[in-house]
Amino acid sequence: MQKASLDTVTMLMLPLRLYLIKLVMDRIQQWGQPTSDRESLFLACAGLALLMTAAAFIGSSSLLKHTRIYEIGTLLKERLIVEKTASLPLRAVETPSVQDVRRRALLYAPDAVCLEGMSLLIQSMQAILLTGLICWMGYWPLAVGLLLLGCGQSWLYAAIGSRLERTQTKQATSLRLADHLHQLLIAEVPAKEIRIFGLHSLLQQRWLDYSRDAGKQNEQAVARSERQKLLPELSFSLISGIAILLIILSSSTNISTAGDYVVLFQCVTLLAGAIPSVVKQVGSLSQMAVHCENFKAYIQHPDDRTTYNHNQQQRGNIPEQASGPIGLRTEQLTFRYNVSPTDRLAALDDISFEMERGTKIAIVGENGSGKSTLVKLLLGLYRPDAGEVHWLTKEGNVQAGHPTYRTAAVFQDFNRYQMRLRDNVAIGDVMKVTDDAAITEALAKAGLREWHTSLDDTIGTAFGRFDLSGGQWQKVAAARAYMRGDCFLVFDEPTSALDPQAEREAFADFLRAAEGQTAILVTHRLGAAKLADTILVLKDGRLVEQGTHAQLMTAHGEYERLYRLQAAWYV
Ligand SMILES: Nc1ncnc2c1ncn2[C@@H]1O[C@H](COP(=O)(O)OP(=O)(O)OP(=O)(O)O)[C@@H](O)[C@H]1O
Repeated sequence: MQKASLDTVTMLMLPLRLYLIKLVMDRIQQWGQPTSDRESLFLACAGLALLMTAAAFIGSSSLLKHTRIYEIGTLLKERLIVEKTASLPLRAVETPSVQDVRRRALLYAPDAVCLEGMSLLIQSMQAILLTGLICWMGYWPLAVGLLLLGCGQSWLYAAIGSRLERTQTKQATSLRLADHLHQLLIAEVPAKEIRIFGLHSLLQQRWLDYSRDAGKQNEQAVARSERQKLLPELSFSLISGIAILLIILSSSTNISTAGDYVVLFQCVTLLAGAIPSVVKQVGSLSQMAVHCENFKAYIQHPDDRTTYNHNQQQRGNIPEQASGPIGLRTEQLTFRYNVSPTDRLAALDDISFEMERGTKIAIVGENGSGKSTLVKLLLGLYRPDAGEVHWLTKEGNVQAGHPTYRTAAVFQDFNRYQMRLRDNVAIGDVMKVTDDAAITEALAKAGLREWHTSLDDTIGTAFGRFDLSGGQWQKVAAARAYMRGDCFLVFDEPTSALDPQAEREAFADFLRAAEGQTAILVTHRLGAAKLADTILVLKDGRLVEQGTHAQLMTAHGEYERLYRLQAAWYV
């Protein structure tokens, strides 16, 4: 950054500097002669000193300006990436290849492009100015030759730069795996299991293998590009050396004084220095251009046009209305996950059911039967591959996820916000962040009737003074959902971290809090499921049974099998 500003100053002052150098040299040549002009010699020396001081001063003051450019550029880029991520469909956010593009998009540095571009412009102008001066002094074949050689080299560097960057892009998978393993090795949560199972060396070895694999490919690409640069660089140095030698040996009509000679010499050496620096900047700009392409690819990734963007509600684009509970209707719902570029896994197949407004559904089934996936479709977080999910409202049927209707959910992997306890709960209804009574009531509904802290204490050891247990965190997540008031409520395995007493209370709380609301409970506890109005039984992504507990028990199907298995376990 400092270099770019110094380059500007140097370039702008170059003609004056060369003129003063010529003056100094000419006056020194005339020293002792009757025509010698000591006064102008001293003035020229003082001028040169002043120029150097000014260059240093301007260079350091513009450092501040460039730091500002850096801050603005980085923040702007990151803000755009954050906003884009918020507008992407949830599936895209979860897709590794999209995550890779985002990772590489973050390498894009608009401030560096701006400064490097500025510097390139200045250096190129300086090279053109120097070429002009050398031509004017009668050495045009030399100047034009150096310039042409520089252009050829720039083209080569640009090609090498972008090829190198593309090679690095291809290592995305190895780098992703290496990053994941590195995170496992250093993060707080995995540390326990890694120690207990003695996994450190194994994971470290794998991390090193993936890193080395990516590093090796990178190293090979860098070595190849350096080899490709070697010959042009050597020939340029050789030709510059010959050019300087030619100047020393030859003479021109335009060179009459020692000053002219020194100026010519300076011009050639400066040009020989400026051209490689232009060439390198062209190379690094073409690498940056690939980062820019990644950034563009991420920003242009199709937005969430098919589902409602849940952020719109928060941004206030769509006025929120209290519209009472919703019902649900799904028609031949099918959903597949992309497990590889060619393979898709059918997680849900041909699911059809209807649920009246204000009722409670329990979704049960073995692990991997598709419960969480179905919930995401019902909430409008995923769009089905085939079929439809409708919300049945007082105002008519709308597509799932419509932002006018409030939803609240407690997922298995709920968030732990390192904020005040008050904020953690009030996220459910930000308008009530100062309403202590409402927050305390939501916490009580979730089973947190006593806690040893103030609502204003930050929780999470990273920023606060204390942390909560897993079960307490889960209760805070439930309180957040209760804080939301009248809404479509979804609990996806909300009691996994609770003790049996707390679990019973949590189910009772859930039923009480969901009174009059439409609510879905995903659970493996069939004892809790039997309290729901309807139970949906999933098996291998298909809805195999639905009905009340009594109906399903008499049907002697999958539900009865699961129920008896659990009952036998508890006897
Ligand atoms: N992000 C994903 N990418 C690819 N496949 C997935 C993804 N999430 C889930 N699956 C697959 O989809 C199927 C259904 O998963 P889902 O999480 O919906 O099951 P579940 O019934 O909620 O399971 P559990 O009871 O264990 O929570 C599983 O076979 C799972 O492997």
